[in-house]
Amino acid sequence: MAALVLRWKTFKTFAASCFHSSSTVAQQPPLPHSRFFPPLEAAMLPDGTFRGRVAFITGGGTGLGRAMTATLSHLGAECVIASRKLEVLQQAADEISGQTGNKVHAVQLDVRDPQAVTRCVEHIESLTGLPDVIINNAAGNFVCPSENLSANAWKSITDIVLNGTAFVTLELGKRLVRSQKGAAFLAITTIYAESGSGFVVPSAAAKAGVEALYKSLAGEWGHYGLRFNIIQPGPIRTKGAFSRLDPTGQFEAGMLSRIPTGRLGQASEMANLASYLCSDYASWMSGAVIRFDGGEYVMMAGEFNELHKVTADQWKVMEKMIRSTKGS
Ligand SMILES: CCC/C=C/C=C/C(=O)SCCNC(=O)CCNC(=O)[C@H](O)C(C)(C)COP(=O)(O)OP(=O)(O)OC[C@H]1O[C@@H](n2cnc3c(N)ncnc32)[C@H](O)[C@@H]1OP(=O)(O)O
Ligand SMILES: NC(=O)C1=CN([C@@H]2O[C@H](COP(=O)(O)OP(=O)(O)OC[C@H]3O[C@@H](n4cnc5c(N)ncnc54)[C@H](OP(=O)(O)O)[C@@H]3O)[C@@H](O)[C@H]2O)C=CC1
Repeated sequence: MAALVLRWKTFKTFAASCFHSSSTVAQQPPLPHSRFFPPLEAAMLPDGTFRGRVAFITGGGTGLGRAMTATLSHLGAECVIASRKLEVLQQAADEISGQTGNKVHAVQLDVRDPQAVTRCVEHIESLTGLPDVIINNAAGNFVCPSENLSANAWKSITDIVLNGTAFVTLELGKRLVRSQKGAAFLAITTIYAESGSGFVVPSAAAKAGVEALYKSLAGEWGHYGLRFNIIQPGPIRTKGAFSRLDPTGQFEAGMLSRIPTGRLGQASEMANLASYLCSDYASWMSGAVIRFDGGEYVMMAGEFNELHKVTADQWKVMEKMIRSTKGS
């Protein structure tokens, strides 16, 4: 009976948390040792680094895409942002351009539709000319047991992430090659593109495909003046990601405990790394895969990392046991 009551209470707590929108779910405070790793929010590259350059960012109206657009615009780029929701894009474009004084264009685009990608690229060419920087950031994702995935759910995620990135990259890449113009491409994947992960299987498969695409093109198209790099972010709080990956907020504490730097990443930190990779300061970088996760990946991978939970007294006992072992 007591077990039944406990299960009911646990379910009630879980269910109550489910009715909060992502913005009202309590955020976990960073761990105390994160004081050693304060995020520096300001743009790190010199003013004007992207003056005279055009940057195209998919999914540039929200979350990490918006932060990258804001930093590139601050550094002098003329930006074009594209995604499905024109109103959201236009508001972001107006706000960023109002702050930086540089043009930000909003273009409606569903990256899953190759004809729409062609039309969008034609539009960009007439608006700004071919871009110098292309960031494939648009994505779709949700946590779901794989046995509950429909064919359309699989298609929806893989079409946005893998096919969308391929359509944008090929359409712009072919035109850049024909025009003999160099450019820096960047794809945003995730740490589990490498390891795989249950419960986000279409995203893991598609992001791994994006990495193979970018590494392959880094080799094939380098001599045309095109560079291809990849950032694999760990958890960075955005509404788009956290509302679909941790809708109740119950997994955030676990994430924090796995991150050696004791805090989530900040969108502005990502934006600094992205702008470095797309700038001439990184002109010798191509085919690189940069993990940007506060150390979470290696913490999860290391067989014995759980031992950080062992107390000093427990260590004394364990050491005694180990030292007293003789022979094999
Ligand atoms: C923490 C560290 C690692 C983090 C990694 C993060 C990676 C990320 O990518 S975070 C980015 C998250 N942002 C987004 O996902 C933004 C865009 N997302 C969306 O627009 C939607 O979530 C969606 C991807 C579903 C696409 O929307 P669309 O309107 O095109 O699709 P729907 O018609 O709604 O759905 C298509 C099929 O998917 C099924 N489906 C949708 N949600 C779920 C769900 N939660 N569980 C199971 N299935 C789902 C839906 O039922 C449709 O299938 P069917 O019913 O068979 O037609
Ligand atoms: N935040 C995090 O912790 C992590 C994020 N990432 C990656 O970072 C990137 C940004 O994610 P984040 O900012 O968190 O989440 P968001 O949900 O804010 O960003 C996703 C963007 O993709 C756009 N998008 C989705 N579907 C399409 C489509 N069919 N065509 C065009 N645009 C589309 C959305 O705009 P719209 O709805 O208007 O189409 C939105 O702007 C993604 O690649 C994600 O996988 C990786 C690891 C961790």
